[in-house]
Amino acid sequence: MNFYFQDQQGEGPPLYEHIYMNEFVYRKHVKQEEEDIVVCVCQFDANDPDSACGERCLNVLTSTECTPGYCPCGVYCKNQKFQKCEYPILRLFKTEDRGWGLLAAQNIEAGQFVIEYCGEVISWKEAEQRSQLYESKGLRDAYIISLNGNESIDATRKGSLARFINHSCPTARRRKWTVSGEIRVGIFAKQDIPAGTELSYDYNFEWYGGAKVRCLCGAPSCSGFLGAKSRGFQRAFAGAFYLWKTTTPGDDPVSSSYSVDNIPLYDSGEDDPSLKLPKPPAPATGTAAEDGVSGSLTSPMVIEPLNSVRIGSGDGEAAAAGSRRCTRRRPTTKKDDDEGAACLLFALQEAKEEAAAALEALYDEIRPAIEEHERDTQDSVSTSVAEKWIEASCRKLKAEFDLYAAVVKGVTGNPRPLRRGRAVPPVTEGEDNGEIKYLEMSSSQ
Ligand SMILES: C[S@@+](CC[C@H](N)C(=O)[O-])C[C@H]1O[C@@H](n2cnc3c(N)ncnc32)[C@H](O)[C@@H]1O
Repeated sequence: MNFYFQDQQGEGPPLYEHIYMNEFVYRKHVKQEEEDIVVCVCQFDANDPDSACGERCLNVLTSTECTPGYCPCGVYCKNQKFQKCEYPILRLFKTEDRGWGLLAAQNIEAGQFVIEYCGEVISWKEAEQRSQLYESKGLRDAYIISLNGNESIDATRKGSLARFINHSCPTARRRKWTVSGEIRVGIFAKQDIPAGTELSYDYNFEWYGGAKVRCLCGAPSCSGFLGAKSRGFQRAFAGAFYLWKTTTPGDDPVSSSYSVDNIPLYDSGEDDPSLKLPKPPAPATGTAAEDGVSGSLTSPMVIEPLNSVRIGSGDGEAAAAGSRRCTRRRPTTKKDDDEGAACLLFALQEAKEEAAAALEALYDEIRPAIEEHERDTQDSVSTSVAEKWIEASCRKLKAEFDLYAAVVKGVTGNPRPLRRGRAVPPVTEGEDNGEIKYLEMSSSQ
């Protein structure tokens, strides 16, 4: 479907094809095997609106959408927002100086899914070639974003309304979700967004549109250029080497009156102060590290045994795990224990997101070397960076492992272990039916 919008002067944004999900250009969409479909253990309860795949759903906790036909909540499942395009009403409008933008046409709640950033899924190499082509054709606006370690989404020719979201102090942020085996990029509200507010997010972390676009967001803390806080931009201007081939020969962007020295490096953790890495473990009991939650990235990492993940009970473990959502002090009842378990799950989920963000940030450092060698490997980085990379990868794996182990343990209040592809009925005590058993984890340590 092609869309053409008109402003009052009868002008519209360049014609593009409107699509509702990503299109795969150089490869096919993965075909998910039945055994790879992760099925949650939620049960729809008409009296509890959150029961059908709300915040406690293990798929939601792992940023994975439920698969229609497999979710035990059937039509009540609330965790298929990408697949069902459950977007609030949004309106395209013409800004004064930044081309077109996107408005919230209704109130949007903090954390709400706003829209998917759809486009053509292409390789990095293709993304680089295309961005050079677009630049050479004089295309003013850039629509390529990163999808994963090897691929990008190009919404220049085909995309959703998300392609019109401008860069500014963010009202929204990008998050990656797994849907039917593929990663998809969603825009989520960072805070409550009143109707009539322009949507924006911070482009700085990943910027593919050239280093010379002067930012017109008007924020007092504005960094001057789009992408100016990215490491690539700073390196390019410091003269070390280019991250993106953004400047044309003869151009001297540094002669601009803008000083790049003063730009703080962008840290995705800045988006949400509550998502800072937990402090390094204190020697006292019940610290974040003892609970299996990652500590400081710069401290040596200790991979702890699974039984160090304490589940379900124990004073203050949730608070010690750094959860911002739970402040319970002394669990005494089963309900309290369930709450404690939920707190721990949230904390583990946060630790997993932290670790993923840290790894992504590190990848940003490594990317120039990879691109220079036109290879999707990390062979060409220095040993120290490689070590950091391994450490961050291990930390991410460990955080994922801890979270999934906690889920398998059954801390969601429905202690049925999961098998790939289906939920397993509860195992009766003493019964050995050859099925998967709960992992043995010490709950007191
Ligand atoms: C993803 S598009 C956003 C939609 C775009 N305004 C349009 O009309 O299609 C990104 C482009 O919008 C413009 N843009 C976005 N945010 C901006 C900002 N804060 N200051 C200046 N230009 C901006 C730049 O041209 C950038 O390449």
